[in-house]
Amino acid sequence: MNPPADHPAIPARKVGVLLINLGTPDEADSKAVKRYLKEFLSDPRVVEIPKLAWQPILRGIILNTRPKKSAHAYGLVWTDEGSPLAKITRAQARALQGAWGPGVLVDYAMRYGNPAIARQVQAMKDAGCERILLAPLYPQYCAATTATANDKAFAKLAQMRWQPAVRTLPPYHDDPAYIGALKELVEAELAALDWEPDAIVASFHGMPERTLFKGDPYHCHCQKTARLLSEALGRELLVAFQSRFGRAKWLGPATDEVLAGLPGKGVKRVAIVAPGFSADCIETLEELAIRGRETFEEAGGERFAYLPCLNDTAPGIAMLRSILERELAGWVGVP
Ligand SMILES: C=CC1=C(C)c2cc3[nH]c(cc4nc(cc5[nH]c(cc1n2)c(C)c5CCC(=O)O)C(CCC(=O)O)=C4C)c(C)c3C=C
Ligand SMILES: [Fe+2]
Ligand SMILES: [Fe+2]
Repeated sequence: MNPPADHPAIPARKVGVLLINLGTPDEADSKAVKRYLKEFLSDPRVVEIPKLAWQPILRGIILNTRPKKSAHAYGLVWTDEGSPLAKITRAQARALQGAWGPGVLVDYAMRYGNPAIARQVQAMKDAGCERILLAPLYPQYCAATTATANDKAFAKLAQMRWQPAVRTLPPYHDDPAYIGALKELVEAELAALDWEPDAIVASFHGMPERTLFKGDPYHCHCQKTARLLSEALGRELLVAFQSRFGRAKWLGPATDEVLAGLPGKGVKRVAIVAPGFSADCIETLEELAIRGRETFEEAGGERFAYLPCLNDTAPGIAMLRSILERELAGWVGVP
């Protein structure tokens, strides 16, 4: 459609869409994992303990013990194309490339590790992007994930004399496109089983409980996602929080404790889904699909299914396209 004569078309300008996820080690060995954990766990948005108190614990204890354990866990799920998180995030960017024509470049970055956010923002600027949509792929907003990803991009922009214009993707925990895609995938995965689960657990990554009292909306966003998904599926979901870290009290109930308790309550067949992860990663493939299964079976469970994340599946990519497109309105010729 031609624009009205008194309202000329905006000249086409190059746009960058930067998908951002958490990050992952470059290799599944202790050295690479140590480098990654050092960067990750030194982020004051992640560990909110004063630097002078935290750094000696991190350097003196955690970085001398955890890398070996975590490297073993990464080794169990590593692929020919690197860690599952890196492989899937790359595939998501590839699947979206060209979705809005040649003027919109789609790429990805990691908050910790590679490819670094600063490098990718610079690459988009060098490629002629005058506008960038930063898209942290966390459905539920959390200062330790969404905010720190945006902070890192803004820190890069702060060094530029001529900045591109920037928008950020808001949380999408209650977006009908997201809930609809989860419903479609969960139903397809359940239909592929030759048994019916007695219960479905929705496991979200945990957070220290104090972040809730400090006003982080993460816990509420997780609960809302679970309620909407439960309504869409027409069945109950048990909400749990995984991946406890450190000594502070974390959000509960803990996924491992829920799984260990279910068989004793007569729930012998369980399916578990992780709606807060936009891509499968060590936390889902090792912690849930391997260790979660062991926990459940050792407690007397008989059937266990881990249902994969949206990843680069057709419903997952259609969902990303829809939520990104809304943020691109006015920047590119989307209807
Ligand atoms: C999806 C949201 C996530 C939140 C919220 C989150 C908070 C959070 N995480 C840690 C500590 C660790 N997380 C680790 C891995 C990891 N975490 C997320 C996502 C969230 N984290 C993802 C996607 C991954 C996977 C990375 C991968 O390479 O596959 C790890 C590393 C693995 C391990 O050693 O267990 C740690 C450590 C804290 C402390 C925290 C909140 C304050
Ligand atoms: Fe984490
Ligand atoms: Fe974990």
